[in-house]
Amino acid sequence: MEEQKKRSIPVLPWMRDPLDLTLFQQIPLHTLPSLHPKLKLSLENMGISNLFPVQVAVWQETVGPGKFHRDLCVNSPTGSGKTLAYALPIVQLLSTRVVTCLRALVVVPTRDLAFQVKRVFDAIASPLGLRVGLAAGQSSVADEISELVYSPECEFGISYDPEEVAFRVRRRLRSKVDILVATPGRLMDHINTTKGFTLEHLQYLVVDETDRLLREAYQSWLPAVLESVQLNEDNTFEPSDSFLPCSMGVLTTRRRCGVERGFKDKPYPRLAKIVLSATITQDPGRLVQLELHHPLFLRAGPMRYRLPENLQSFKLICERKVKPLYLVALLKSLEGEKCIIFTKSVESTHRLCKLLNCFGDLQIDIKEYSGLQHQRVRSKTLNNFRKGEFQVLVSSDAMTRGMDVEGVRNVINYDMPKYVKTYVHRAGRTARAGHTGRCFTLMSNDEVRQFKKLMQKAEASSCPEHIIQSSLIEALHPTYESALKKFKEKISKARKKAND
Ligand SMILES: Nc1ncnc2c1ncn2[C@@H]1O[C@H](COP(=O)(O)OP(=O)(O)OP(=O)(O)O)[C@@H](O)[C@H]1O
Repeated sequence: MEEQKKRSIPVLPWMRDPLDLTLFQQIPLHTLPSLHPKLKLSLENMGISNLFPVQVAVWQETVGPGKFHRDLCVNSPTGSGKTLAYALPIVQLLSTRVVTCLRALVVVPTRDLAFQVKRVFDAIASPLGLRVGLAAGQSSVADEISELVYSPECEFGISYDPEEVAFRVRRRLRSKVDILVATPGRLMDHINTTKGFTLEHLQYLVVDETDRLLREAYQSWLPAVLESVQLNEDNTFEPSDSFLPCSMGVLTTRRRCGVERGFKDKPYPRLAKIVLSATITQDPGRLVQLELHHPLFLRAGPMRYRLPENLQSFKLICERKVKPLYLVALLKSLEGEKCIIFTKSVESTHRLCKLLNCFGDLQIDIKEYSGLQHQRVRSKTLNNFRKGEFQVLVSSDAMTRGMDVEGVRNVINYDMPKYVKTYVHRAGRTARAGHTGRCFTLMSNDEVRQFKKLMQKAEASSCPEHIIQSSLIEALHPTYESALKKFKEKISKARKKAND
């Protein structure tokens, strides 16, 4: 019956025949055919000497023999290196451009993730003279605009020569960046209101964390992007072109050709796309919005959800009312290792962080990261966590998608995730790039069955119980009681202050 139900879920035909990423091996940089020497050097400066399997596969389908004839849909585990998998080919393919225009757009769901992706592009694109922009609301709209498009005020002196004015108007529309990393909200602001911001030269579109971005439509950013690009699809791109401007200074963008499979039709210009996630949606209704061209599905193994190879998962069973006590005992046993604790909501994150900070003798610096905070505070906290200024971050699910913090050895699910996708993204903050990591999930006895089911979906064959010595729990009881008292006092003081 269950099997029948599974089979009846409609899947798009191209998803039934994926290219298996587990068949690809890591390869040393020097064996990668046609890798630009400056790109190789940048990667070496980043401490990278091999390409990960997903990076090899995407390279082959874009720069390599596949020549980007098909759009790519990549489903690869957290921490497997998806960012460089798309950044490398895009930078290599744009390395021959002569004039700066906005040719590649990368859309990500959150601002902190946008910063992170931009840093990766900066490291590899700048040595090739490519400029990377950020549209994620990191600064005022005016400052952001001045970073993205040439300002007419700077370029316009008084001129009465109509030809010169026309030339300047065209120049005015030029972008300052070749590659833009954007969140949907700010992207829409620029599409709708920024003079001179245009997607007419766009050749590559990347949608990172695709399932999240498709689920939350964000003012219909996707149709808006596709529409702005389609308006100008009047030329075709051949890989040998070197993006020369025509003599009058008007830029014509030559896009890649698309031909419908099985039809001897005229080729048509298209925007080449890469969409990615560790938990890609299979919902045809959602995927169809991406208007993928003859898509190639790249997936790591047969299962829809896959956890990092070097991740160990544990369950920690305890009664609900003593969960904080078990958490403190666990933190103590981790001896100051870098750790992220996930809760079910922004309110729980705030409360838990406050409570943990009432444990006077814990001697672990603990900070909060949640959607309740101002973005500036959040980004600062994240930076300090990256620098190792404190060891434990309590977070809501704002942190789950894509964030890469070096040295996180443990993830703790203080509240058990409801969905396997959430487990995959939370747990995936550790055991990244081949490193080892552990994920502990606290649960009560009545949640054990539900957790088992969830783990089966993630192909996790074993999830042993993590036992905390009862003597440790008993020893912590008095501290817990006084922490609780302190916490309640703090809360009532805060309430009183708010009512005054
Ligand atoms: N070839 C490589 N060699 C060594 N480290 C690498 C390589 N490629 C990427 N990394 C590192 O691996 C880590 C994870 O990469 P990345 O953030 O791109 O993963 P991801 O697959 O996008 O994960 P998520 O699904 O969580 O977003 C980063 O710290 C990155 O610097």
